[in-house]
Amino acid sequence: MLRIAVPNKGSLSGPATAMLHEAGYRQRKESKELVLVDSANDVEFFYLRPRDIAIYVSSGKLDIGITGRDLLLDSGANAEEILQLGFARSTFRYAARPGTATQVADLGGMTVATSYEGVVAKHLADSGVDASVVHLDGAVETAIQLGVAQVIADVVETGTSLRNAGLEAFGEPIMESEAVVVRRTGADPAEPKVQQFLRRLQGVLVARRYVMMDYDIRVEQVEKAVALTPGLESPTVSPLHHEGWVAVRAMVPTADAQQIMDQLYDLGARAILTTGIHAARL
Ligand SMILES: Nc1ncnc2c1ncn2[C@@H]1O[C@H](COP(=O)(O)OP(=O)(O)OP(=O)(O)O)[C@@H](O)[C@H]1O
Ligand SMILES: O=P(O)(O)OC[C@H]1O[C@H](OP(=O)(O)OP(=O)(O)O)[C@H](O)[C@@H]1O
Ligand SMILES: [Mg+2]
Repeated sequence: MLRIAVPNKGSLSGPATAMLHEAGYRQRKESKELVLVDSANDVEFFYLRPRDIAIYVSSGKLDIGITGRDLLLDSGANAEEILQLGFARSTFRYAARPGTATQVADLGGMTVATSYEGVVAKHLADSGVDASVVHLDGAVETAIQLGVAQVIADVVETGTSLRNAGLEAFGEPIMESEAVVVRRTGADPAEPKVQQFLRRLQGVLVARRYVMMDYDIRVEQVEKAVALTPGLESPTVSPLHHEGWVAVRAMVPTADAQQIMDQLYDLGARAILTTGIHAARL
């Protein structure tokens, strides 16, 4: 049975559970459930703190986990990301009151508050900067107002938390993060159960990122139309009963669908339809 770690709290928890549910796995109904067996799919889910997940996976007690890239790196665990999941996207940055610093090189002798001590200590050391790091569990933006540090290093998404605290990000971002699937470094990548799990999640990503597009077009214009909708491999082109016309079917990125429909219409395509993809295996 495949043993999988799922975040039980925070920004990762809801989207991770939703993605697993979309991939056809049973998920817990209430947040007090810590372990759930999905016997139909031969999988056992462990709901754990996001910060601990890479550690469980690196120990080999669990086969696979979903966590954030920033948390994986901060843990220093012997685990690697094997699939990017596209949610909980964030940037990890230094921030301070305006005028404090413009780059990491300015931080010598200062104190940096963060929940990601591993990442920050390494970044300072790699940058050759001698600064102190103080670990706080959360709400680190307030550490400056309360005089615990001059600088923070934290997750930034919209920047609202920084603005509300009167802080500004500075310097190059330390890293970009998103939710990832992690596995113990060196574990067999061809393990069939793991491959099947990854294919299911990839299927959800495809279903979310693409729509199916159908349209009718005159034969003379089909090459131009197909250039707009090349599909993943190649679009399906079928003859219509009405001579001189063909029907085309191709997957297109959801984000571009409306623009492509306009361009197809201008080429003379008609009956242009998009439909959602419910699930996929590529
Ligand atoms: N506001 C946010 N937007 C996008 N991603 C975020 C945000 N806050 C945290 N993350 C990401 O979510 C992951 C989990 O972080 P964390 O466990 O701290 O979640 P949280 O939402 O901050 O919950 P908690 O209430 O436990 O602090 C990290 O990879 C982090 O980069
Ligand atoms: O740029 P923003 O959109 O404002 O998002 C970033 C904020 O979100 C997270 O905080 P969270 O709410 O998880 O609280 P925490 O600091 O206690 O973890 C993160 O630690 C930042 O504070
Ligand atoms: Mg947080």
